Order: sequence, then C-alpha cells, then structure tokens
Amino acid sequence: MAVATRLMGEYDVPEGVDIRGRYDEGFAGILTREALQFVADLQREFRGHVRYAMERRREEQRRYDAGGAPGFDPATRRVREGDWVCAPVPPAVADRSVEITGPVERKMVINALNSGAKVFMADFEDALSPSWENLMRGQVNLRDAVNGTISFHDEARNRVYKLNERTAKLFVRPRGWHLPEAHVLVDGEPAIGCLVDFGLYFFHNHKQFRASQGGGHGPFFYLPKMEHSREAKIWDGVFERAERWAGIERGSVRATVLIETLPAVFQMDEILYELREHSLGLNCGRWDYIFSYVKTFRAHPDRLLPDRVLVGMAQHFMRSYSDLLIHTCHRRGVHAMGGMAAQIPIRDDPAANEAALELVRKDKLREVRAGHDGTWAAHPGLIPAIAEVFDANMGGGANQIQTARREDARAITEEDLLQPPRGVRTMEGLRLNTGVGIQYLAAWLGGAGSVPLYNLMEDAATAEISRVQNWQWLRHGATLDGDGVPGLRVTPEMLARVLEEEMTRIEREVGKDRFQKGRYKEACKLFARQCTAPELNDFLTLDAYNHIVVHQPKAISKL
Ligand SMILES: CC(=O)SCCNC(=O)CCNC(=O)[C@H](O)C(C)(C)COP(=O)(O)OP(=O)(O)OC[C@H]1O[C@@H](n2cnc3c(N)ncnc32)[C@H](O)[C@@H]1OP(=O)(O)O
Ligand SMILES: O=CC(=O)O
Ligand SMILES: [Mg+2]
Repeated sequence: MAVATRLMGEYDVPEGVDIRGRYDEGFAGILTREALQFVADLQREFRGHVRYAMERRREEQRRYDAGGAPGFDPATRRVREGDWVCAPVPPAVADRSVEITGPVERKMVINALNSGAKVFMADFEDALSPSWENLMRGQVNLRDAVNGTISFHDEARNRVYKLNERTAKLFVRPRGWHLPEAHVLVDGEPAIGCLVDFGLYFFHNHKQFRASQGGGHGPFFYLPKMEHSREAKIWDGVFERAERWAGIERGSVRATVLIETLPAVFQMDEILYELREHSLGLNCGRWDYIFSYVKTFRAHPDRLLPDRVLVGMAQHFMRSYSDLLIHTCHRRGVHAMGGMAAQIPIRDDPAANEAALELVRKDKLREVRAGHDGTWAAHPGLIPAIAEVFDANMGGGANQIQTARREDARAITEEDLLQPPRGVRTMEGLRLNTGVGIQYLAAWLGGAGSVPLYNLMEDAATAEISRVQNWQWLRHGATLDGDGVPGLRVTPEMLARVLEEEMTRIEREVGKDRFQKGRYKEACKLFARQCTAPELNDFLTLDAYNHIVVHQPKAISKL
C-alpha cells in the first residue's frame, strides 16, 4: 500500500490541494487537513458559478462601454414589488449603532473589540494588504479572538493587550469575488480568495462564535463589491453549504452586503431577496461606490468627476443612493448601515482635531436623521462622538427599522441614481490623487492596507478613486476648470510631471531614509502604469497582487 510521506515544514494537505505559502507552525493550526478539505469542497462546488458571474460582469461592462448604463431590471420587477421580508434580525445584533472597522492585525483586533463599538468588522478586504503573512496571521488572530484567548505584548511600550469583559460583536469581511489566493492551489488553480477567507474562518470558529457571541446565530459577515444578485445567490449557496456541513440550522449564518458598486444599487431588493434567510441588511460603501461610478462610466466623457474631495454624500447621486438603501432595507425588515467618514483624530493639533471631529459629527447626524440604523468608525477615538450622535437621534430604539420607513424614497429614479456629481477639477486634485495613490500603494506593497495620509484614512477603496480619476481625466483629456487657467487640459506630459513632482515631495515629507527603504519607486511605476493604461484595469489590487505573492520552494527534510 502506498503511504504518502509528509515533509517537515510542509502542510498536511488533502488530495488536489497545494499550499505555496511559507510554512509556519502557527499557520498549520489553521491550515489543517480538515479545514483545507472544507475550503477545497467550497471551491469545487462554487468556482463555476463565480467564473460565470465574473464573465457576466465583463459582459455588462461592455454594454456600458458601448453607451449603456445600469438600471432596474424589468425581469425582476416582481421581486422589487413583492411584499416579502427577510428573516428577523437576531437579538444579539439588533443594535449596531456604531461599528468599528479595521484590518485583522493582532493589536488592532483587540483594540477594536475593546473599543466600545457594538460591532467590529474585521477586514480581509479594503483595509488589508492580502499577503500570505497578513492573511494567515489574521486567521490566527480571529480564532484567538473568538476563543477569548487573544493577547498581544507591545514590547516597545511594555504593554500587554487583552480582551475586556464586554466586547464588540465580530463580523468578518472576506475579499471580493474577483481576487484569487495564489498561495492556495486547488486542482492546480489558485483558489478564490474569499472562499479561503470565509472557509477557514467558518471552519475554526462557527461553534464557539454561536455559543459566545451570536446567541445561537452566526458567524456574521460583511460581503463586499458585488455587482449583481446572482453573486449574492452564490454567497447564499455557500452559507447553506457551510450550515449543512456544520449541522446547524439554516439561516444561522448572517451577512450585511455592501452596496458599493453602481450596478448593485439597482439590485438592492434582488440581493436581499437572494439572501433573505441569511441577511443582516445593506451598507453604504461610499468609497468603492464612487470608484465604481467612474469605472462603470469609463467610456462616457460626459460623466467626468470633479475633484475627489468634492464627491461627498451631499451630491445628488450619493444622497439618492443612501436614501433608497434605507427605504429598501427597512421595507424588508433589516438594517440600513451608513458608511465611513474618512477623518481620523489629529493628535498634535487640537483645533484641526476639533474641526475633523465636527465633520464626522455632521456626517453621522445626516446619516441618523436620514434613517440609517448604524454607521462605521475608522478609529476608536471617534467612537464617543459618533455614539453620542446616534444615541441622541435614534429615538431610544436599538435601530430605526420600523420607525424610519422613508416612503418618500420610493420616488427615486434611475436618473437620480446616475446624476453626474457637480464641481470643479483642479491641478490640486490631480496632485492629491497622485501623491495619495503612490503613498498608499507603497504602504500596501509593504504590508499595510490602511494608512493615515494627510489626516485622513486611506484604504484600497479610496486609493481606487485616485487611480481611476486620474485615468479618466487623462483618457478624456479633461479640462481643469477650477484653477482659473483657461483651457488647461490633462495630458500624458502633465501627469508625468505631476508624478515626478509628487515623488520629490514625498521624499521630502517622509525623509530620504524611509523613502529609500520603502517601496515608493515600485509604487510610482505601478500607479503610473495604471493611470495611463489604454484600457482601465478592473482593480488596482489585482495588478499589485503579483508584487506581493511569495511562493515558497518545497521543504527538504523528512518528518
Ligand atoms: C472604505 C472602507 O472600506 S472603510 C473600512 C476599511 N478601512 C479601515 O478599516 C480603516 C481602519 N482604520 C485604520 O486602519 C487606522 O485607524 C488608520 C490606519 C487609519 C490610522 O491608524 P494609526 O495610525 O495606528 O492611528 P493612531 O496612531 O491614532 O492609533 C491610536 C491607537 O488606536 C488604535 N487604532 C486605530 N485605528 C484602529 C481601528 N480601526 N481599530 C482598532 N484600533 C485602532 C491603534 O492601534 C492605536 O492603538 P495603541 O494606542 O494601543 O497603540
Ligand atoms: O467598504 C467601504 C467603502 O466605502 O468602500
Ligand atoms: Mg469598499
């Protein structure tokens, strides 16, 4: 009988699975044979559906490129007009007034769970650079967090971090459908990243989570970047498959879907319908939504965006999206979550800090008055101010699902949702996009997926806006109409000059040493290539991902 020999320093994998990431004993506790079998089964069952859904995305984009636009689908009118509701919200998460988000980094996980927020969304997505190390450490951190054993020793400060008695409820955001996981091969192909994230987390945590956090429900998830209800249907199938495997009740797993692509705003009822037994509502992912507006209309020169800083929630198309999302969720009996204000605390300047806090308060006041049931905080320092605004304006309830029906939003039309944002385009806008884009990418290549830049939080979604806006302005030779210089158009020469000047400025700001040690030059090259590509690439992180994949050679010594 043939006996498979496992080499020392090699993961114990089931048939058809190959792990190409670094071996680590801690990671091996996550990448067990049984867990990998579960992940491989998910891949095999759903990869065909995902491939088809991605092909349909490309097909739709070709239609938009030919002059079309997204809209409500006449074929699903009955779903939109029907009187169905989603499964009731589990009591454990009825109150989600403040949710903190952050990457799955060990200290941050502890800080976020202790932050006083009702929910912590642990992020494998916009806030994480998906290197093998980050992903696997993230899984270890989440397992330890769910088990309640997580701790962290900050040696520099000689401070030990542990969980408080009361912690936020954990939601996990896996990557989007489009991202592969190059370190996990199933049947010779890179795995679908989000099924690795979901599968490993679910496998190791479902039991403990339901007992300690979910009150019999859970685990809970956030689902990013979907464009169509068929993609939500795949997730529904994944959840059902996981529930059957675990022998738990159908509808235990719950998820909030981010509405953060322009096509998805026309599919909100349909998305909730597909997930109606597993739904925990929708969230306004405003930053990716802006990115998606540019991407969807990349071939439409009449829809050029103004400066990034001017595309806020006060723009008609953004307000319409948030209002319709609230109406849709409340009609279906689930949470309508608000989004992320980009401001973060400014430690060394009290006046600037107060001004930033005031902007956050204003944004949150708009959200709660509009009817949102909760919102996101990027930083623990913002939680008291955000909680105060929500507590004072939610009428004493855990949420506004029954009290803020927003029937007026029924009148929102396709034109409202597509109306181009207003404002000027400036050289300063081009510079800011460029400087932020390069610095973010340099951080991402170095392993940090969310960073503070010029007192704002930047992550993959905000960086995408910078990239696609530069691309759009260049592609269509946009006129910079806010600088008082008539006829100033964005050209390849202008962008090349701005790239060079921004690199000089970044070097000055971060210092020669950090500049040399950092990955700024590589980031600049990548960012420039993305901004000048003849065809707009779908995702910055897809191109950049190749730069962070590290395949390990096979181990050599025997067990
Ligand atoms: C578009 C979207 O998708 S939004 C959602 C995705 N983006 C995010 O989740 C961004 C989350 N925020 C962050 O990552 C961070 O706040 C940053 C990178 C913007 C700033 O982080 P820092 O520079 O570390 O901030 P700062 O130095 O002020 O941190 C102070 C303390 O707060 C902690 N902290 C800051 N943000 C967070 C957070 N989101 N969650 C948990 N802890 C946090 C830090 O770990 C630090 O802890 P310590 O005092 O124990 O060392
Ligand atoms: O994920 C959130 C967003 O705004 O993008
Ligand atoms: Mg997003």
